[in-house]
Amino acid sequence: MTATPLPDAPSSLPPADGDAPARLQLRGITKRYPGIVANDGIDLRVGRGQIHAILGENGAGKSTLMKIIYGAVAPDAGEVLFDGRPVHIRNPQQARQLGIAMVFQHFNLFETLTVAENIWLGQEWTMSREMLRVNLDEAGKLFGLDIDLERPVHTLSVGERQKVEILRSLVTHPKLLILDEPTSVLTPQAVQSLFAMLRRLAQSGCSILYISHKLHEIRSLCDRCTVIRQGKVTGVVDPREHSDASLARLMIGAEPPALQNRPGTPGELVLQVEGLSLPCDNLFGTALDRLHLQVRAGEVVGIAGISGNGQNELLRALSGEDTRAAPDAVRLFGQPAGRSDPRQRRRQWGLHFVPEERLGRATVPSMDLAQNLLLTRDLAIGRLGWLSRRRLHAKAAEVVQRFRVKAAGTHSAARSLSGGNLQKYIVGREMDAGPRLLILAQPTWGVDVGAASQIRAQILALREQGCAVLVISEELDELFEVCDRLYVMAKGTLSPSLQRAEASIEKIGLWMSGLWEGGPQQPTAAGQAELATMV
Ligand SMILES: Nc1ncnc2c1ncn2[C@@H]1O[C@H](COP(=O)(O)OP(=O)(O)OP(=O)(O)O)[C@@H](O)[C@H]1O
Repeated sequence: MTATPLPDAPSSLPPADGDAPARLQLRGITKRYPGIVANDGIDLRVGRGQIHAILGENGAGKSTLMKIIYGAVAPDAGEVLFDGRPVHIRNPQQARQLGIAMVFQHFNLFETLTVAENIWLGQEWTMSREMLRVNLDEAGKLFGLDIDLERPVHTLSVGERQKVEILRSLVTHPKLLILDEPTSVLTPQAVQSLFAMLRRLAQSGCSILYISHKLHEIRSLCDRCTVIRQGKVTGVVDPREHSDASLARLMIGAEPPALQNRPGTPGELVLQVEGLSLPCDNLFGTALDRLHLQVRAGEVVGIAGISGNGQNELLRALSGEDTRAAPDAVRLFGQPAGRSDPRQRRRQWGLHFVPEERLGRATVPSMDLAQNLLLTRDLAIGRLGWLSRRRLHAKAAEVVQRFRVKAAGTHSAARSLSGGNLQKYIVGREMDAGPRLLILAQPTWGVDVGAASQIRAQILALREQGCAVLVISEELDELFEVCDRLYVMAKGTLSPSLQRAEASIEKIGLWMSGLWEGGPQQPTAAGQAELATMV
């Protein structure tokens, strides 16, 4: 369908399931936080077996609405009906008793416990651990969510943790499953098996509320879509009948600007990784095996690959969180840096870093936005060690404004920000520091289409200013959009580098399985043909 201007008022699509009582109906849901109306009189109807998308820009109020349905947040006003009956869902336990399960955007897992123990702790009923294990094995296999139940959670990649969260809700056989951006860190193949599983689940009568910023996913999976902007419903549409442009207009009031990526001229060698090998420092990590990597000034280099193939270990060695590397294995501006800590790398060579975990690693959740600046910036600390709060808040306010972060103020705790807004703040904090080398892991994870295009434009602007940028991402489209060169990571090794013009989705897809010449996996003729049809 061509993009036509859409009215601001909600459209009135008839319910897909006729007069049958809806699985879930919301009337006039309102929730206020200091300085912000997160939900402003929201109406929503989800039919039985319907896969219903909730779409909206960062901070639009989607997660708040889902938390209200799940009983984790109490609304200030409004009514909730479940299977036609009015209900007051006071807490998540009550929601689960009704048959509502939720997979949150931020993981709720105990780091030191195993996968099985984490899932066990989330269950209400008295089921033996052995039974739970059998159920989990079955659910994991049925839905393609294979994962070792004995692994401690702290050893899992973000993608693997997300699988645990999904598995945990599936074993409860829910009537309504809420998924808040479940595919942000899943591979394309894992997304396809998740969708197949969700379709099967919907056919069995389970309704699904699906939050995502990925418009093509919503179009391929969902039969209804409610769009929210600034806490209000702006439309209820059939997403299959809408273009990206028309959905983006409903969501952010405009289409995101197209990126201008002109090839640059790379300058001096900024980061050089030479034969970096590191053994695992935990039982389930990935050992790094003779990595070679170069990033020059004025160049954006990407690392594609399925998370859990050594990206985390490489990032830790590059950022200085892991200083076990030989000094010469990581060189910054030609100098040995393998044993330097993050502070040294930041001060001496201008290395800034955006990790993929927003809460806990990139920010301290309970600290406010201004205080969180101090984690990587010492601009507000005077010569005698005094801290200027005024300067700190002024700088935080500048980042908030420049990167259009939606927050009540610089005194807001990091954890009170919506996921996408916190990501914009973290990326903004590091970009604003004037880095000479910026390393970003999953830079647009959970970020809406408008903000994602803003972050990518800022990456290109940094490159124009001569900054060397390394982007680690599972989103191939993103890498193709911003990178000059690409590597692929598989099984702790790195592929040779490819100019963007030489890279195709098919080739990168094969390389993601380690299938490059001399890579960790050598293709058989039959295997290569099969893989080629998968990508
Ligand atoms: N506990 C809280 N305290 C204060 N403000 C909050 C709290 N939770 C949410 N908010 C605010 O309410 C607004 C809506 O947040 P919400 O997380 O619902 O947005 P969202 O649409 O899910 O965004 P995203 O796509 O970025 O996840 C935001 O401005 C957020 O800062």
